[in-house]
Amino acid sequence: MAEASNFKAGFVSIVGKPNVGKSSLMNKLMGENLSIITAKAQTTRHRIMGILNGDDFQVVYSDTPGILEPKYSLHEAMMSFVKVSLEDADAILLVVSVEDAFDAELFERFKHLTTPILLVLNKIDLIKDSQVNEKIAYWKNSLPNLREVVTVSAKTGAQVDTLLPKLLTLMPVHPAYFPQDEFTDRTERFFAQEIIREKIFLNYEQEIPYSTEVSVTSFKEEADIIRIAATIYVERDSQKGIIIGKAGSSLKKVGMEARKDMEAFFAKKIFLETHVKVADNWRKEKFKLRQFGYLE
Ligand SMILES: Nc1nc2c(ncn2[C@@H]2O[C@H](COP(=O)(O)OP(=O)(O)OP(=O)(O)O)[C@@H](O)[C@H]2O)c(=O)[nH]1
Repeated sequence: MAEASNFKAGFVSIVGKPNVGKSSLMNKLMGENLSIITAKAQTTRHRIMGILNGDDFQVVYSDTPGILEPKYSLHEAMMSFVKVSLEDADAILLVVSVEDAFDAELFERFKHLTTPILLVLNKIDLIKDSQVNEKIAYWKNSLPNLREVVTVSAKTGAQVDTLLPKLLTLMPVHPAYFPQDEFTDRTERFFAQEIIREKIFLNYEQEIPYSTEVSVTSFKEEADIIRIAATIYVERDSQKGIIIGKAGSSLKKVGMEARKDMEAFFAKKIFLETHVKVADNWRKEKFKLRQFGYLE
């Protein structure tokens, strides 16, 4: 153990537009699948902390929802999570994809921040090695307060390990914020919900994933099994039928896929029971957002 006086601890906010690979990056930095990942934008709805503990450091990463123009109350809540995470941050990982062009509106939000910013140029597996320097040059002057452009592939993991040493130079000397055997601020129920939500994003198209919320109503751990009951909420009655599918086939598939991932995540046998209910217009109604944990 290092001397307490050398111990470093701090918060690192992972931010960027939807679908650039923030959750993939957080998972690689943590070596754990804490955040759900799908090819659809706006998968992440909450700020999710991943706590990386070392002998002489604790880095608290925050995966955040993709930055967008809010269209309804859920979006507003999502953007407030991004804002709070930026306020807390000792360092910011601003993630862009190699496929993106400079977005003046997005970068305007970061221009005046005093917190050190590393621009993480992600998805380098999609371009040739010979194009990398050109891309770095393109992004190098995108912000006056940018420390560095770091290239990674959050999908393959390439060069992700270059980030931690750079971040540690930016972390203040500070005692640990969380007990050192904890790796997230989220509960087991939350991860069960997120795993079901991921399967809904993967199995349904168009508005269905965005209209869906999952709530774990019961989580009972026994000696050799965890019994989980979850309710899947949709916004309209017609969506209920789509979620359930012909003779229950779609819901059964979601349940089976979720159970398999939960068994890997919790390292235990899982019994999963799902119900589908309608919560009219939940994305726009403050009291429902509060009930689902999006508002204080
Ligand atoms: N080729 C490639 N794909 C990637 C990489 N990183 C992420 N992806 C893919 O990009 C998509 C979005 O990844 P996420 O990690 O969910 O992105 P996000 O920024 O958290 O997305 P939101 O939740 O919408 O904010 C998924 O299909 C990932 O597999 C990468 O380095 N290379």
